[in-house]
Amino acid sequence: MAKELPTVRWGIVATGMISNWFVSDLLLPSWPNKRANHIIQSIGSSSISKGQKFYDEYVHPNLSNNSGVIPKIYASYAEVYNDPDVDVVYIGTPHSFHKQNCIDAINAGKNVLCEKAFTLTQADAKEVIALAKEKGVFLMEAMWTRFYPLVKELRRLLYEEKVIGQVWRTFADFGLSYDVASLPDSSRLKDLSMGAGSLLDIGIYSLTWGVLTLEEDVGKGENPKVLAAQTLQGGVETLSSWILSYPSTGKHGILTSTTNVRTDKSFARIEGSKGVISVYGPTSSPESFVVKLHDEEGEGKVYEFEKPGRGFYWEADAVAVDVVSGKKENETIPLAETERIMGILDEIRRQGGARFPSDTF
Ligand SMILES: NC(=O)C1=CN([C@@H]2O[C@H](COP(=O)(O)OP(=O)(O)OC[C@H]3O[C@@H](n4cnc5c(N)ncnc54)[C@H](OP(=O)(O)O)[C@@H]3O)[C@@H](O)[C@H]2O)C=CC1
Ligand SMILES: O=C1OC[C@@H](O)[C@H](O)[C@H]1O
Repeated sequence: MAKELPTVRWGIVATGMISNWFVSDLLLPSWPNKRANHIIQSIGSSSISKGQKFYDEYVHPNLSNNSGVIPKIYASYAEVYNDPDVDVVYIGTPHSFHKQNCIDAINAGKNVLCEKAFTLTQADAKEVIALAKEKGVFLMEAMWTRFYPLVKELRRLLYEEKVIGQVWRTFADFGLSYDVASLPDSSRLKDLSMGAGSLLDIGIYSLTWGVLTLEEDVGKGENPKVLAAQTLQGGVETLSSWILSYPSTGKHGILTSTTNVRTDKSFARIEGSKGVISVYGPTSSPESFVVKLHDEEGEGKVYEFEKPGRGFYWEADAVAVDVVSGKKENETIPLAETERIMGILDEIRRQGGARFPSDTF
């Protein structure tokens, strides 16, 4: 008899864009390498009408994939944290609320998957992580890209097969084109108290590509030095550029993000002694890569990956497998790694000049 997949019941906190993307993916009939079943158990919003609208638009059309469960809709997040039928709380609020949302969910004894950027600062991340450890609940940053089969295969080729030899440099960019000044003042992309700026929103992906491709044992070796510059427009950071340098190996990551220019389809290039790997697709949700060796004729070998929906189910599967087996953190993005990433983001802002009102540095 086939082994049953683990199942988790999700409590969704907030009904904005990312919660829509996450829930829509979990309600797909299947996906490649599926490892778990997911149930949308409850939805918490600022109002019942908003929660109901979210349900009507994104849950109801695919309710047949929700194991017969009709989710409860709450006009508060607290009711999600206190719902005894919820196994894991998914936090999809703007960055600045993650800390308090996590603290409240953890204090209610819940396991948590929290969107990126995990918090505004490393100090905040440390507080949340310490609380989760104290309460013995599972906690993970929703850096979904790390869970893509494409990323796992790319790392295998880089560090097990060593296809491009010694890796020396990675260039990675995430750019979106929008006019920050024309956004409403309440937008999370403009309001500094909500962590506005390209860095925490999308630069975090360029940083992720840097560490995933330059570090053989991600987060466990030497921590890179940072050299950063930023441009602020109307107080909001719109361009960030930074170099990660690893003194012991000499490797460099040349990493960028901006809200002024859209990234080309080819968003990353990893250069080694024997060849180059170019990665294509949105920086957060890559679609393919090409390995081109210096001593081979032709355009290189293309690797393409199937992806129904957007690809959030792979991180959700990882959470389910861990939670059901009693783990408190995930090995693809352990809590120390989340803390380290927040520290690098702090350092880029410290050097570059982007500041949030709550900053203490
Ligand atoms: N992994 C990924 O690919 C993506 C991740 N994200 C991350 O998700 C988070 C949310 O982003 P996104 O969904 O685009 O944001 P939205 O503005 O679309 O939604 C945020 C939701 O948070 C709730 N909220 C609570 N307090 C506030 C407040 N003061 N102002 C605005 N909203 C509030 C609201 O839900 P309600 O009224 O129901 O309570 C709102 O709809 C961010 O941290 C972002 O980095 C975003 C996009 C993609
Ligand atoms: O995480 C993200 O990835 C995709 C972007 O469109 C979005 O703004 C960002 O939050």
